[in-house]
Order: sequence, then C-alpha cells, then structure tokens
Amino acid sequence: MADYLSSRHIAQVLRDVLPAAAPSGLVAAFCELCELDHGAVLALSSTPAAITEFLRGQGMAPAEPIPSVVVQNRLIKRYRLPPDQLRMSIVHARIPRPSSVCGIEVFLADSPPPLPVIEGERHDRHETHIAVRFTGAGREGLERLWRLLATCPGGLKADGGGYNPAHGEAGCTVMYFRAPGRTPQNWPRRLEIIAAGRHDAILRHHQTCTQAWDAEDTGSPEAAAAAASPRTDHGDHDDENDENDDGETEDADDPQGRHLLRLLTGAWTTQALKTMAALSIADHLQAGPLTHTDLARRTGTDPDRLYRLLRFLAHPWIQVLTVTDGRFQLTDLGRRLARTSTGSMRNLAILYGDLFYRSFGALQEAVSEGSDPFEVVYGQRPFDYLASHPRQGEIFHQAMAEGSIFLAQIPKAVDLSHARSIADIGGGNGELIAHVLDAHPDLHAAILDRPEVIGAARAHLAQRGHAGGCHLIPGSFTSDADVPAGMDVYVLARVLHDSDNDQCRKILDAVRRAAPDDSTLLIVERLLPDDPGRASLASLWDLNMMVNNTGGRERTQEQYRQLLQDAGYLLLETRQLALDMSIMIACPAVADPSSTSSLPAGFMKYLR
Ligand SMILES: C[S@@+](CC[C@H](N)C(=O)[O-])C[C@H]1O[C@@H](n2cnc3c(N)ncnc32)[C@H](O)[C@@H]1O
Repeated sequence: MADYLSSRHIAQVLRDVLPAAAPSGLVAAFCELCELDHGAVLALSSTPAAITEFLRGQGMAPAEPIPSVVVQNRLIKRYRLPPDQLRMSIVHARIPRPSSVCGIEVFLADSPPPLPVIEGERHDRHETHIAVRFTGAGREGLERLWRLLATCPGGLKADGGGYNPAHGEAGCTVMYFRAPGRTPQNWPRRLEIIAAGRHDAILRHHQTCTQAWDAEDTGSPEAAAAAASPRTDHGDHDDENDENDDGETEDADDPQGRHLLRLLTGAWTTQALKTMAALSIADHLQAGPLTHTDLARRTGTDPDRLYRLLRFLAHPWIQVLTVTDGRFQLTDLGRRLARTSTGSMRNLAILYGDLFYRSFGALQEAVSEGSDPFEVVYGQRPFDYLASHPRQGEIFHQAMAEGSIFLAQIPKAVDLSHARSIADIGGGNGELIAHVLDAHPDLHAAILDRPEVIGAARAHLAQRGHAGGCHLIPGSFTSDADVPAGMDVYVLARVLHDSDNDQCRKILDAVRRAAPDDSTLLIVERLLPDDPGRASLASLWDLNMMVNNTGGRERTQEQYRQLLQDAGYLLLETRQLALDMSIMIACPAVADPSSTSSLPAGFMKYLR
C-alpha cells in the first residue's frame, strides 16, 4: 500500500478506486478539492510488534497501536465469531514522501486470527480503502463533491460515516463510499473522505442515503433495521457506542428513528408525488426553474400551500426538486413525472396515489379476513371497474406501459427471427407489441384484450408508428373463440400474476388449445425468489397483487413451471430483464414426430 501510494499522484489513485465509468470531471474536482490522506489495509500477522517493526524497516514512523473496536466487531460479525475471539488494533504510519503527508493505516489482530478470517480477508480484502482529505473551503465545496460522487455513473454509494470531535482543532467529519467491482490491484473500490470540522447537514444526508441503499441492497427488514442503526464506519457493525477506525463518534441523533419515520411517512410521499403529477408541476418546470408564485399562477393553486408542497418535494428524502434562490427546479428524478419526458412515470404516480392508494387502505382487513381490498373499496373486480370508469382505465393502461423498460428489452432477450406471427394475450395498450414491431416490422402481430381496451391499443400503436400493423381482437383470454389460433409465438406479459391458479389454468388451457405444437410461449413476470429473505421487487408487487387484483399473486419459477406443466407446456429457459422482471420461454410438451429426439418440437426449433 505504501509503495502504491508513494508512486502515484492522487488522480491515478482516484481513477483506480472510483468506478471505471467515473467522468474525468469528477477526478479533476477531487484533485482540486482534496489531498491523498491514507490507504488502509488489514495485515494478517498475529504479532503487532512484527508489523510495527516491519513498518519501521520500511522507513515509516509507526505510532503506538490503538484498539480498533469497529474493525474487530465487523470481522466478528462477518465471520460469525464468538465476541471474545478476536482483538484488533490499528497502527498509523506516515509514508516518507517529501512532498506529502500521506500515510497508511494498518489493522491487525493481537493474536492469531481464526482461519476463516485469514482466508476470507486474504481473498476479499474487505477492509482495504483509500482516504482523501477535503482541503476546499466551505460547505459548498464538500456538498459539490458529495453530489458529484453520488451521481457518478457506476453505482458509487454512501457507506457510513461520522463526526470525530477529537480529531484536529475542530474535529473532523468522515464519509465513506463504495462502488461495485474491484480496483486493478484487486482491492474493493472503497473511498473515505475526511473533512475538517463538523458538517452535520451533509453527514445526515449521507447517513440517510447509506441506510436507504443498504436496505435496498439486502432487501430484508432486518437489514433495513441494521442499516438504520447508528453507524460511524464503512462496515457492518451495529454497536451504537463504538468508535470507528478513526475514532469518530456518532452524531447525537436517532438514525433508526429517522429511518422509521421515513418508512412511516411513505404515504405522504406517494400523495405528494401524485399531486405533483396531477398538477403537472414537472411539465411546468421542464423549461427551467420557477418561483412558487409563478408556478401557483400556472397551475391555478394556492401559493402558500403550493410552496409547502414544493419544499416537501425538495427534501433529501424525496429529491424530485431542488430549490436555489427561491426558484424550484426539477432533478433528473423529478423530470420523469413530466408527461413527455423519456421514461415518464406520471400516470404511474397518479395510479399509485389515487386508485391503488385507496384500496391499500383496506390491507389490514385483507390480511385478517381474507377479503379482496379492491373489491371491498370499489365494489367491483378491478378490470370490471376499469371498464365502467374509462378515465381510470385510461390511466391504468398508460401506467402499465410506463416504468416498463423491460418490455423494450424483450425483442433482444428472445430470438424472434424464426417467427412469422406473434399474439400478445392481454396485451394492454400495445407497448410490448410496438417494441416487437420496431425490431421485426414484418411480423404478423395480434393483440387480444378486453373490448374497452382495444381503442387505447389502437391509439397507442398509431402513436408509435404502427397504425394498422397489428390485428386487434376484442375478447376474453379464456375463450377459445377469441384466442387467435396458429400463431408462432404467444405472449402473456403480466397477465398470470393478476389471477389465482384456477383462472391461470383457464388462460393457459385456452392458449394451449389455440397454439400449434411447434409454437413458443413467452411469459413475462416478476419471479418470487425461493428464499424469502432475498430482495426482489416481486415481494413488493406481490402485496400490490393481493390488494389490487382479485386472486392475484406473484409466483416462484417453480410455481410457474407447475402451472405450465398442468397446461401441457414445458418451461425451457428463464432470462432476466430489468426491474427484477423475467421472461420465461416455454413450448408445448409434445414430441416432434419428425425428430428422432424425444425433445419437444418447440425446443428443437428454439435451439436453432
Ligand atoms: C396487468 S395488465 C398487462 C398488460 C400488458 N400485457 C403489459 O404487460 O403491459 C393485464 C391485461 O390483461 C387484460 N385482461 C384482463 N382480463 C382480461 C380478459 N378476460 N381477457 C383479455 N384480457 C384481459 C387487461 O385489460 C390488461 O390489459
């Protein structure tokens, strides 16, 4: 580490430790605002004296070892050791380098560490990181650096931090970041920023992001709670009273309470975002920042109340707006609530904040009594309700096409070059078929959906440049008369999860009766992981299916395999799409009479 640091300029070190996609502007900003402070490593020797001796031999001046509670607890937790099995120390040493005050930090065990620690750390080097010292002036520079890091392509994430009052005259604030992947030296991409003084606002924001990202990474409620517990380091310890490697103490706050408040006020956020979407605030802000009075005039709203909504939307928990000099501006996230923006989710915001919001109010009864919330609240089954409330139906079908980047991936995820025809069963407003036709304009395409949806499909396909390019069939997917026969490919995208097993079997049976033996069936769904502790959006949308669809549920791959088998299909392969979606490729489970193989006909074709 010492050789590495002393042979490199800060820009080279940063290029190593930042994600490969980090823009050169980010490295330049670091060079302008920071100095290299130290590199940290874990040394696997059982005798601290040997390490300090070694450091002296390298021309460094090691300080006396001090206990490092945080590293110790992190290793104990990582390797599930009994609490008294490991004692860790930390040694600081300056690297003899004329123009620099750069140093190294060595973590070491006071007695021989257990074998799993040696093996694991030698292999993964979890503790290795690079630290830079912020030398820029003022809060703005530090905030700028933080923003640059947080928006850096490549997934750099906040990873804990704290304030150490004992470090220097005014104490110091430290913030850790980590990125996926490893450096060319095979170290984890882990970066620490040290800033003199106390920077409560940014540190608080940093901690909030750490908790949110940790919870997102691991997905389990336990992980979310653990992530929400006070942290002063880049690791995974959970002792509130610990000091970290550099001796930081946690700011006097209640990060866990903060995290819980954030969860408990999720409904406020849903409503604020829905109001922003319904009032077209993002559309008005697309041309540039506006004051709240300007916006109030344009949206016909009460200026004081609008101001309070905008301030809420600019809070770091939400961050769809920023405010500078009294003018509100869209962030990239906020832009996606405008009608015409790429990847707009405006209708989804309205759907989740209105129709689906009210039914979620009946969740408790659903869990206690087994009732169907949507029917309890609206008195009709979801698709019947949408048929009798055309405006809500329009929002629903547009919302289905939004946030559906995975639909665009389908023509690439599956080879459709052999196909001459494709039928999207329950195809909604035709977004998927539009993507398929973009890639394969000569395909003969058909959409079957309920009669009231066909108009929306016609309009959407025309808007996407495929007017008349698709046969639109009003009808029911359980009726043999309606499911088109003889197609090469059938698609059921987000259809089966709307229904209970009996209804799924009826849909699959009807498709199977219409499908030639050498056809292919594509099923697009979110698959529940077999391990309920593994994070997947499927677990969240399963609850939505329970609330907003009679009998609806997400399923595991095995459950789909079984349903397919019951209907005479063989699941061949599953491929991943964005947003935790999967596409399952199946074919009729019949032997190909012209083949000597006992494999089904569809399988052979698929292999070609
Ligand atoms: C969740 S949406 C999925 C739409 C589209 N496949 C997608 O992934 O965006 C379910 C679709 O099934 C349609 N649907 C519901 N009941 C139906 C029925 N009995 N026959 C045909 N389509 C039906 C709905 O109108 C809706 O378009």
